[in-house]
Amino acid sequence: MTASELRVEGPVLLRDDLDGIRTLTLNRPRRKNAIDTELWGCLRDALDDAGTDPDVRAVVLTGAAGAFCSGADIANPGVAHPMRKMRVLSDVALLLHELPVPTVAKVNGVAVGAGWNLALGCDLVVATPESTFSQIFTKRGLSLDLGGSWLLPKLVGLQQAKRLTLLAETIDAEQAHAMNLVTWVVPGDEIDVFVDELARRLVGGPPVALAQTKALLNEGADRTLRDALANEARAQATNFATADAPEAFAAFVEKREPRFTGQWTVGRAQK
Ligand SMILES: CCCCCCCCCCCCC[C@H](O)CC(=O)SCCNC(=O)CCNC(=O)[C@H](O)C(C)(C)COP(=O)(O)OP(=O)(O)OC[C@H]1O[C@@H](n2cnc3c(N)ncnc32)[C@H](O)[C@@H]1OP(=O)(O)O
Repeated sequence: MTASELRVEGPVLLRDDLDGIRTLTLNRPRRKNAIDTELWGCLRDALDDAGTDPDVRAVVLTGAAGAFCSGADIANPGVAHPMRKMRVLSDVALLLHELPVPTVAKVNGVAVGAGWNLALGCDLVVATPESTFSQIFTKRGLSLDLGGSWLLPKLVGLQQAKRLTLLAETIDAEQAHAMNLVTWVVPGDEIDVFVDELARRLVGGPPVALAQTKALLNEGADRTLRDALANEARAQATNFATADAPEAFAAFVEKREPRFTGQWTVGRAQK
């Protein structure tokens, strides 16, 4: 694992790389990290890059200065070419959902509108108790987007999804945790260490098997059992084409920790 300590000071998106963990920080603190046209583009490009960089084994998404993200920048909505902009949102939602590495949203404050759905698009969500969440769209004359209409009903059920969106209620982290919309609630002075340790556990796992697991679960809910079983069989065959499964079995017998590399053993180029 390379310990690259690269920090890219972007105008609206900061990138830190350390030991296979890529942290992307939405960096418009004076606007509660609202996403303007420039940041939508930066986020899309950063997610695309993270998905193709073999050194990236986990992605952490967070916001600067005590906010996660307040959704689209409605002070400068850039209403021109709405469908072109909506295509960028779709790119961001799909890239995040289909990223072949685990993703963690570190919610350190407000997460509303597209900002909340950005967090929900991550595999795991860690939030401070002070974080607040709202599907605020209808308060702005809009309906939900960034994949929220697909994600929310899966996470909380159709009726609760309608409650959150039709009423645009604000809930806190504990309420979101009770609704399976936050994975862990962690005190603000502990969340950085918690997320770092979580990301290191994910980075230490078998990269191909983690990618297969993520894809199986993302697709599984919409598949018949028969199709899901076929997908699982294909995934296991892929996992057995790497050195990781034999290494894990040998480590168990030898009573030691496995060392996962994701290296292919039967003629397939790694990602
Ligand atoms: C919305 C675009 C319409 C155009 C449609 C056609 C184009 C289509 C392509 C784009 C589509 C994007 C779709 C997107 O998914 C839509 C959404 O995300 S809708 C939700 C938009 N977001 C909001 O409505 C949230 C607005 N903000 C708030 O409600 C509150 O700020 C807060 C987040 C609850 C936090 O409250 P406070 O803690 O009290 O903080 P302040 O309110 O004082 O904010 C501090 C400072 O930041 C500014 N600010 C906050 N949020 C935004 C924001 N989203 N956009 C712009 N600016 C924001 C706020 O104005 C304050 O600034 P100051 O007054 O200090 O100058």
